[in-house]
Amino acid sequence: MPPRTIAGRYLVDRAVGRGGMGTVWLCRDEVLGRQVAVKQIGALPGETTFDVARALREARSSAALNHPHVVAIYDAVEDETGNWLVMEYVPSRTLAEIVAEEGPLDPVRVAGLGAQAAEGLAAAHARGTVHRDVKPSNLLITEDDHVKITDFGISRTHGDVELTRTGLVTGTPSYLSPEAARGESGGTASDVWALGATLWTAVEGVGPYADRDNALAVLNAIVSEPTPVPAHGGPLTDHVTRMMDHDPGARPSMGMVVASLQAVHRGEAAPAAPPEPDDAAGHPVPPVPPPVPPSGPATGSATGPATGPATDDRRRRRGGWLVAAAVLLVLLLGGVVWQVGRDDAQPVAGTTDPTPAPSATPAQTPTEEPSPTEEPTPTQEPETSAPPTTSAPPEPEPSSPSPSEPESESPSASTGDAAAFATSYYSQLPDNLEAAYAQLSPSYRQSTSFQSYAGFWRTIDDVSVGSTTVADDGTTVDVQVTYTTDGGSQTETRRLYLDPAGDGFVIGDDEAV
Ligand SMILES: Nc1ncnc2c1ncn2[C@@H]1O[C@H](COP(=O)(O)OP(=O)(O)OP(=O)(O)O)[C@@H](O)[C@H]1O
Repeated sequence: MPPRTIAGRYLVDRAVGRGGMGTVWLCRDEVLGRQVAVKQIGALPGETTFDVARALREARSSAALNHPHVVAIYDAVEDETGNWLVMEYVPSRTLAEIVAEEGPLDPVRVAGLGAQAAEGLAAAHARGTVHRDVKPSNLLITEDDHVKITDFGISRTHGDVELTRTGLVTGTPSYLSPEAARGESGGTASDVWALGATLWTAVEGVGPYADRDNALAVLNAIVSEPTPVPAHGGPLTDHVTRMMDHDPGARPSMGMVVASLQAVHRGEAAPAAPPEPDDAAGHPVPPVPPPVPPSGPATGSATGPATGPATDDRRRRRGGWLVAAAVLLVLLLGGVVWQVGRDDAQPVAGTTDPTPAPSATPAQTPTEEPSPTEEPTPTQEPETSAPPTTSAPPEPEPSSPSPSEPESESPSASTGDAAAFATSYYSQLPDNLEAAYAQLSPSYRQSTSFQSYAGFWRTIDDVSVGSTTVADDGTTVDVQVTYTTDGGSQTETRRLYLDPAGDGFVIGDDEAV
């Protein structure tokens, strides 16, 4: 029985598809008068506010991506029936559906489709976002073969490998990289593997491990067997095999994949280049993809600034929590592989602790809980322009920070007292959102709207600060933060990078450590 309206704003027209989380509805946004696709998230048994908040945060990470090959996230709303993700509606079939209907596809066509997906992923990688669930059913393909990649991160708890709160493992982890299946890190190179496996499926008509009859056998094969070579890959064969190299460092970056798949699509010899040097985390550093043509209204993010690919260190750090979240997943999967070694029976229940720590940063890419009638705007500022706890002068506009001058006055701390500043920042949360948000630097606020920031913190009932450690530079502070929700309490260490401002600080960036 379909809901008639969702969150009082999205009038349901019809179902457009069904996934692991349930039905995706085609709706009409009564405020903006456009079609949208709406799907429920966080409806799995045992999921807590943390799970939902994390899913929404990850959706936000793609919302900040305004890219022609990424499905835009417009909104994340809550009503009495649950949490809903509001997306750009893409009249399309998924690659999985196309392969099911048409059988194996021509490799040159697949190269064209893969190049588009790789462009979207490369843009995400350049800003520190890892998809983590690239697979044929997450590539939406229009009538004229335009590709849009969907489900950034949100399918981590509802995707191919389904990890429930009881530790039950279901589904088939066909597109998981060996390092992820082994319990090591799953960074950008894992997306390269997964896209390679997706292209493999497109040219063969079945997945690379489709002959295994259960999830644990697939995991075992991914980890311990040589990558299967596609028999019908034609000019794509070498590229797919390289993308599925067991050594993540030997795989091309997503930017390289774009270039080589485009070359195959054009019928040219692919550019031969070695993998880029590894970054500190041991993953190939993605080159910044070429500038993305501005997308039309249908692809624009209505809830986050369209920042485009960011290359500076801070932006990379802002995405670091995503990698940390991925590590939590792979640790869980490590438990699965451990089970394979001990017991071939499947599925396996109850041996892993699927409760992840809150690795996401409240102040990085928080969730959004706009009111149902609220029209999303790219950078909605709090109505209160000056924090109630401060007598600081007005801040400069976020859009015009001067790199040589303090970005804003500190609301509550003195220079040299970084620890006190950090403690005072968290002491305002989650109640005094405007004041806390004002303590982010203008550039930080430019990349994270108040709407998004508040959306996250409204999912938190209480925050307490444990130990604080200030580094020698006097502006880097590690803070032990405990978040409490109705789902319980979780603690993590956040590293705040402070910028001097006036006689105090603002938070220029932060990350989970
Ligand atoms: N933005 C969209 N526009 C149009 N149709 C969509 C959109 N998103 C999803 N769909 C349709 O809804 C179906 C289900 O999507 P959903 O993302 O829930 O599931 P999935 O990715 O197939 O599975 P899982 O949730 O297990 O990852 C898709 O197969 C697609 O046909």
